Amino acid sequence: MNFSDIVTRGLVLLGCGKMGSAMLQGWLGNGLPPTSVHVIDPNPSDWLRGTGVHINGDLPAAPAVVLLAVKPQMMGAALPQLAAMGGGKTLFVTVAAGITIEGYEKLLGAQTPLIRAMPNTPAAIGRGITAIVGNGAASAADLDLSEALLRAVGQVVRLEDEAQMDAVIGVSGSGPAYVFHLIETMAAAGVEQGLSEELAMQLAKATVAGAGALAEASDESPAQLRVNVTSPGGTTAAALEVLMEPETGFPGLLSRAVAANIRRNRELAG
Ligand SMILES: NC(=O)C1=CN([C@@H]2O[C@H](COP(=O)(O)OP(=O)(O)OC[C@H]3O[C@@H](n4cnc5c(N)ncnc54)[C@H](OP(=O)(O)O)[C@@H]3O)[C@@H](O)[C@H]2O)C=CC1
Ligand SMILES: O=C(O)[C@@H]1CCC=N1
Repeated sequence: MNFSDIVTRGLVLLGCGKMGSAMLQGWLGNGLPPTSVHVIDPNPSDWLRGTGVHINGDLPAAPAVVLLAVKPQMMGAALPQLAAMGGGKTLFVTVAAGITIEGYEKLLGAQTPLIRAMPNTPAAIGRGITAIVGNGAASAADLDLSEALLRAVGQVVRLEDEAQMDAVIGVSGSGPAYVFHLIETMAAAGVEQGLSEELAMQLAKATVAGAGALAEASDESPAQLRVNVTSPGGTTAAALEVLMEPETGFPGLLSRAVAANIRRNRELAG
């Protein structure tokens, strides 16, 4: 990863909570010197204090990158202090849900290069996936730099159109929460059928992790992998009859969940 511009001019990270610290950990692990990073956060964690980055100090006037990782509800209060860095010299990258490119441009100006990105929490172990899309002022080099920064925590995909971002948040941005809930509910169903909590949780976690790894590694589609588990007239078929019911099963459930996610995302956009 070529971080030379960031090493020379610095990177400002606004907000170092779950996503900010996952990304910071990835950058430092990929060789970005901590002295290049300037974090703004009201309550720095012990981990953050131990990294050697600058915390809540003076900022470079024109850093290479400003990365915005505060909650969308905090953006209006937190971003204006950095607005003077807008205008063209500094690339802004935001991971916040909801707020659109147009929303940022109102404050920073349309001439400010801006990348909207949506990572997810498996970034904390380098297994995230992030979708990115740039504004009109973002150059190919800006997209490349953003991709390099986010590749430090997993895969990166580029969107053709910002309008796709709502669905991305609904599927992969928030998706880990759906999968964690699947693990919780699979384990609870096991406990209901007589397993100990510990054993049920071990079975559920290993099953979801193993199935995910197989889906990623296999040449077969998830649909075929499902068929491979399902003996005709067997036990899996009986369970899938419940889970694949169009309205009450996974299809209707996930469709309604993703639609609710998108509605909330649009509310956050204001
Ligand atoms: N969590 C997720 O799965 C994902 C989150 N995102 C996006 O990432 C962003 C951050 O989310 P997440 O990391 O989960 O949230 P967190 O609450 O964990 O992190 C936000 C951080 O910003 C700090 N903060 C609050 N106010 C300010 C301020 N004025 N200036 C600087 N820092 C401030 C918070 O401090 P304190 O806690 O003390 O208030 C906290 O450390 C959100 O916009 C979210 O939409 C995107 C993809 C996935
Ligand atoms: O729940 C949220 O709003 C954020 C965005 C994607 C994941 N978490």
